[in-house]
Amino acid sequence: MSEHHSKSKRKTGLEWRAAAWAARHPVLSTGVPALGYAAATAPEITVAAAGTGLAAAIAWGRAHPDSFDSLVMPQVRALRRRWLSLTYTGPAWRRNMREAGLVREHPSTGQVLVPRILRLRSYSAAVETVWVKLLKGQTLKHWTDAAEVLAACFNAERVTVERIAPTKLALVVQRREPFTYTIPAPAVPGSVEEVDLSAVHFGFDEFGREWTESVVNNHLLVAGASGSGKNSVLWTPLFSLAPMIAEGSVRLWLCDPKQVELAVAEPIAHRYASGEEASAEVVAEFLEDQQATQAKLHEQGLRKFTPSAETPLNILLVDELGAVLAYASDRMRMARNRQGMALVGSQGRATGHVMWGAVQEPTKDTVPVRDLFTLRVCLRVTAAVHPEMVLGDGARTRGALADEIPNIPETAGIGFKVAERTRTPVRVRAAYPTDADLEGLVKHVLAARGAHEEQGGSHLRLVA
Ligand SMILES: Nc1ncnc2c1ncn2[C@@H]1O[C@H](COP(=O)(O)OP(=O)(O)OP(=O)(O)O)[C@@H](O)[C@H]1O
Repeated sequence: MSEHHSKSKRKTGLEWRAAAWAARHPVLSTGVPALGYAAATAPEITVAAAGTGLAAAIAWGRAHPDSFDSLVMPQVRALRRRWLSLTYTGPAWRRNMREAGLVREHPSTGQVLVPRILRLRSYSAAVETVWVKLLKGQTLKHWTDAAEVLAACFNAERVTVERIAPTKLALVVQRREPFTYTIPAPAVPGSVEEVDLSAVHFGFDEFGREWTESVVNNHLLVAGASGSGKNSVLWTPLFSLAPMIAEGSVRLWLCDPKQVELAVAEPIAHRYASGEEASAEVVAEFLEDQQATQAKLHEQGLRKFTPSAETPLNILLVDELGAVLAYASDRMRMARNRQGMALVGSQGRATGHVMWGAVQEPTKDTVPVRDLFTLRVCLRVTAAVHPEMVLGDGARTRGALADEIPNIPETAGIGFKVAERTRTPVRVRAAYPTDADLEGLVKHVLAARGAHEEQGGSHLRLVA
């Protein structure tokens, strides 16, 4: 009660609000008048200085397009969006906030309170990030619930909401498709020393950052409708691993129940299975290998393995999980596969046994071991429930609109993953290895393996 009485019903004066605004935007509030003053008192000098600045910017842009695009363009785009667009400039922002139901009335003065923009960055012409200060009493949920309306108000394709501090959040506003080009397969590293298992290249994210993942500590699940580009997510990391595949410190166990997709990699695989029956055998063998390694590590008193030719990193790559876990005719065999993969999923990482699998229909019936996959990617899917199934509860509400990716060849390899720390969906695109790239990879590994064996052989002969 007393608090209510002590508050005045009158609003803060306009001049004080203007002063507060000027303090929050020092560059604009001092820069614009200064420029006006300069232009009025010494127009020639101002024009000359502006001309020199512009010429310097053009020269920079032409001489070093890369640094210009990464350092200058985000600022220029952000300035344009913030002060010239119809989304974030004062009245437009207030109207958008009102339409999304994100304004509040001050309890005593009745003044309409509008959440403030703290910062805006535009990493590419397709995506911008807007930091916003929450109003008192607002939670992340108010904003995630409003995400769809916000996208409509901003005239954007998608808005993702991410909490960055207790009272601050970031809106990722995707205006159009950030990936308008195919990402080429990565180069094969020159030596084993250049391979970093904790940061293997998969492609790029919507902010133009490299998309890398650890392959030692993760079981990888890729979900996507037919033709969504699942294979590119499974193939791309193999390029970065090539020197270790050649050396034998990474071993591929390939299951190709559909008998088409993986055949090209057979020559470099440690085990290769074509068809359901053979796939089941490989799953069983993989589990045996895992258990043998467990026993060996136990004997040596080790709790954790480090990948080497003696204790390699083993990757069980299953081209269509549905075919080994759910759709096959032999129920006993499927039950064994399910049990085997559950044991790999729950215990494999400690011994260097990880599984990578692709699936079209990510339901629990198709992939009962779904939750054991620690790294999940959701490409274009056919149902709005799929993104949640793959990426976790609430992923779609937070912006993983994988079911809205258009079903056209140009979107293949595009999808979402969630950031580990914040669980926020990030749009990513996998690189696309062509058939020729894959043949090149296989040839490269075989040649390097040949060279290894020759060296190993001569070394043995020397020792003898
Ligand atoms: N990462 C990518 N970037 C660009 N284009 C891609 C990418 N991945 C695949 N494509 C294109 O999309 C087509 C379909 O891909 P693909 O058949 O591998 O999809 P999938 O989901 O792996 O297949 P499946 O139909 O076997 O489930 C490819 O022929 C290729 O032209």
